[in-house]
Amino acid sequence: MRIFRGIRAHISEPCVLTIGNFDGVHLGHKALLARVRAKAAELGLPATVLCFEPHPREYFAPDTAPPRLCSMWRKLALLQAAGVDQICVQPFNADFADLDADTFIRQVLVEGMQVRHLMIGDDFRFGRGRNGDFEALQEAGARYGFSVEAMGTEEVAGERVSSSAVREALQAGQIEHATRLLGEPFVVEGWVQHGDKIGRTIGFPTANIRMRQQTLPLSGIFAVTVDGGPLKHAVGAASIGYRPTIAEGLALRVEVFILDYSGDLYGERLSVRFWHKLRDEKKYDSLDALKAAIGKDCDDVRAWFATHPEYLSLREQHG
Ligand SMILES: Cc1cc2nc3c(=O)[nH]c(=O)nc-3n(C[C@H](O)[C@H](O)[C@H](O)COP(=O)(O)O)c2cc1C
Ligand SMILES: Nc1ncnc2c1ncn2[C@@H]1O[C@H](COP(=O)(O)OP(=O)(O)O)[C@@H](O)[C@H]1O
Repeated sequence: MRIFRGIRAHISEPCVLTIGNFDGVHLGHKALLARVRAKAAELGLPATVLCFEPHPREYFAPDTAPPRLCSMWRKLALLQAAGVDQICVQPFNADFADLDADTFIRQVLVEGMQVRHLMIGDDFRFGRGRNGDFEALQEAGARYGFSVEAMGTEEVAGERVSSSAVREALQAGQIEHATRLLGEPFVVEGWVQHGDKIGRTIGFPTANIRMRQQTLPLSGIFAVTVDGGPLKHAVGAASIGYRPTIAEGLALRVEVFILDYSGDLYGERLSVRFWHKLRDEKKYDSLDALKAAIGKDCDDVRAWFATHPEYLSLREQHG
C-alpha cells in the first residue's frame, strides 16, 4: 500500500476513491472498502482512500472531540488488510477547511486525486460549512468525467454501524456489542514501559502500555487477550484507569497482568484485545484489598473465557 502525505504529492494515475476518516475501521467501513476494491478491480485502477489528519472534528473542536478508536498506524494496517492500494493523508488545516464545495471537487478530487469513480457513505458531506453533498458530486462528476456511488447504511441487528456507535458501546462497557460493530475486538497497541514497580510487590506485575493519547473510549477492568513479543493469544486481566488506590490525580494507565506468565516484557510491542468488561475501577483502602480484588478479577477472567468459547474462532480469524 502506498501512503501519500497531502494531495499534491505524487498521485499520477486515475483512481477509484473513497473519502473518510475510517476511525476504528468498523464493519460499515469494511463493507464500503470491499465495494471500492471490487470497483477498482473492475476498472483496473488503484483502490484509494483520502483521509484527513487531524480529524476535522479535532481541528474544529479539539477540547470536545471524542477519543479515537485507533491510532493512525493501526488504521493504516487495517486499510491495507482491507485491500486498499493507496492512501492519501491530507493535513486538515485552515486553508483546507476553507475550501468551498466546488473548489474541493476541482482541486482535491479532480486535479489532486484524479478520481474516476467515487464511492461514499450515505451521510458524506464536504467543503466549507459541510455544504457539499451527493447531488453536488453527481452534478460535478458529469462535468469532470467521474462517476459517483453512495453506499447504503450498514447495519448490525437493525443498528447503523458507526464510529460513534462503537464509542458509545465501549463507554457503556458493552464490549461484546462493540466487537459486533467492529467485526473484531477493540485493540490497544503500544510499547511496554516501566511503571512504579508496585505490581510485583503485590504479586501482580503489570505490563504498562505506553499511550500517545490521554483519552480512551473505555475504562475499567477487562478480560483481554494479548499478543506480541513472546505472547500469542495470552489471556490477561487489564486495567484502564487512574489507580486511585495508589494516589489521587495520577495519569491514565493501560496495564495488563498476564495469567500464567512470568518473564520480561519491557520494550515489547503488545496488542491488547478487549473481550469483556468485569467492573469499574475502585479506590481500595489498602494494597492488600487491591491485591484481593485483582486476584478475584483473574478468577473472573478465567471463568469468562471458559464460558465463552466463541472468542476462539474470532481469535483464529484475527489473531
Ligand atoms: C486486573 C487489574 C485490576 C485493577 N484494579 C484496580 C482498581 O480497582 N483500583 C486501583 O486503584 N488500581 C487498580 N489496578 C491498578 C493497580 O493499582 C496497579 O496495577 C498497581 O498500582 C501496579 O502499578 P505498577 O505497574 O506501576 O507497578 C488494577 C490492575 C489490574 C491489573
Ligand atoms: N504475568 C505478567 N504480566 C505482566 N507483566 C509481567 C508478568 N510477569 C512479569 N512481567 C514483567 O513485569 C513488569 C511489570 O512489573 P511491575 O512490578 O508492575 O513493574 P512496572 O511498574 O515497571 O510495570 C512487566 O513490564 C513485565 O516485564
